[in-house]
Amino acid sequence: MLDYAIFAITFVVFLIATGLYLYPGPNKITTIPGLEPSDPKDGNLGDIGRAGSLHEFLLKLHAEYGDIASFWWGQQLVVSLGAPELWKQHERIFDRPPLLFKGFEPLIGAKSIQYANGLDGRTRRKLYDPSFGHNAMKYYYSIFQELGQEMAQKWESMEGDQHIPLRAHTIDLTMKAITRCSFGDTFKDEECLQFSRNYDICWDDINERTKGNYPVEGSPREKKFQEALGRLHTTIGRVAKYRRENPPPPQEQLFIDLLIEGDLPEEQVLCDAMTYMVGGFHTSGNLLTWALYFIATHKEVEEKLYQELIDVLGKKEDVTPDNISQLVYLRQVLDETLRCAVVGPWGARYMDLDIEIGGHIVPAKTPVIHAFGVVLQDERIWPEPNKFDPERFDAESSKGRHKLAFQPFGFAGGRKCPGYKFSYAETSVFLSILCRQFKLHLVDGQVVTWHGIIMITRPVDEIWITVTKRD
Ligand code: HEM
Repeated sequence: MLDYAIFAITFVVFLIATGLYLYPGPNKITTIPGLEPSDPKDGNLGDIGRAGSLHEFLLKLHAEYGDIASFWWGQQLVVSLGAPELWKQHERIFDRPPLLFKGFEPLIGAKSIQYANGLDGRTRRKLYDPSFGHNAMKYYYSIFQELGQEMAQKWESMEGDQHIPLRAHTIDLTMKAITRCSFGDTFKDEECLQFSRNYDICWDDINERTKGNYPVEGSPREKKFQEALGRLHTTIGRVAKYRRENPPPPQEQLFIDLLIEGDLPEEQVLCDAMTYMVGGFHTSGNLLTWALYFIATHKEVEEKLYQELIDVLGKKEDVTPDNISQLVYLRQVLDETLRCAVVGPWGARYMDLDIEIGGHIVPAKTPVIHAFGVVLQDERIWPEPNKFDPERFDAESSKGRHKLAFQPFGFAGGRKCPGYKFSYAETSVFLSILCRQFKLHLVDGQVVTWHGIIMITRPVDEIWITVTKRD
């Protein structure tokens, strides 16, 4: 009897030990090196807040744990891939893990394309993509030209000692560009300024939330956020209503008309209009800010760019879809700006199946980050990564570089940023106008720093410049 009891106890202990071995704690579900959760509920979210942004956190994570590394987003394991070789298996993956983008939901809404996966996401992309495709772009160049000239006139009136708030001006310019091209004249210029102010209120609040600082329900802060959001929605709603009631002829259809024509639920129209609006001006505005900042602070780049613009366009010719590809150095300046300033620092995907990446199993449904910013600053690919050097992108220097090493607009599953052609075209037109007419100077005494706030890297404080007119 005693023998039997000893056997039974030993057997039960063995079973428990085997169970523990096979099902280790929630933080042992992977062999991928990485951080243990700092907090049982929040995982490493506090560490991300302390690092300043997810991008800055990822830089440290990969420096410590290597090209594939893991951490905890609350109680969810997340894997980050910080080398282009590791992205290959995701080249055909479309679905995005909603969890990592949840922080934007109060701004862009739960029905935004940002959260649409599978057939729904693909159908929407098919419907919307033509408004940023090759044919639609041809029509936008004249709008960019007109807006760029307006800005040049404004700068001319401020020439000399007047300090120009660079970021405020570039954000205004890119906001006008996306609204005119996607929503038409119904979106008035004065509304752009209002929209920008309300947007800043919402964005700053969302930034606080990503650090774990949520507004108390009914508090003045929450009220301020909701009121600003309400004003953004009212503006978009008004434009959508007007276009619905006054449909343009088919050849003049814009993005907003495709949304309306798609017979989509009202809420989806509002969410996707907000998403494209936000995606369209904040990113390009910061790209333009950084490009002008780098040009102002690198005189040899400024002169080389000016020379190319004069050689290709002379003093008066416009940039068009036919001649833009001749502006090779201008493109190098933009690409090096995207690399150095890391305008869009990361993307993400997930899969329904386990997958092996870099010799490790990534469990099904695990959010996987594409750490674009980590790769764009990897000194194995880009020696002296903090140096602004557009020559890195000339044909000779680009030879042999991994094809995924430079992906500031994403690369996976046919879900690359829909606005990448738009961004290159508008910033090329604006730079071609401003850099042919002016020399730029950074106002002395400024320390310019950047912040990877949530998803978009922008200067912490305004950047002030002065301009002098060229002959
Ligand atoms: C410098 C400019 C820009 C950068 C760096 C940038 C970067 C990105 C990145 C990295 C993604 C994620 C792609 C992925 O998941 O693989 C994205 C998505 C997106 N971008 Fe951009 N973007 C820029 C400009 C624009 C513009 C001008 C628009 C508007 C036309 C836009 C609208 C969007 C939208 C709507 C999405 C989500 C698309 C979807 O869910 O399928 N972006 N962008």
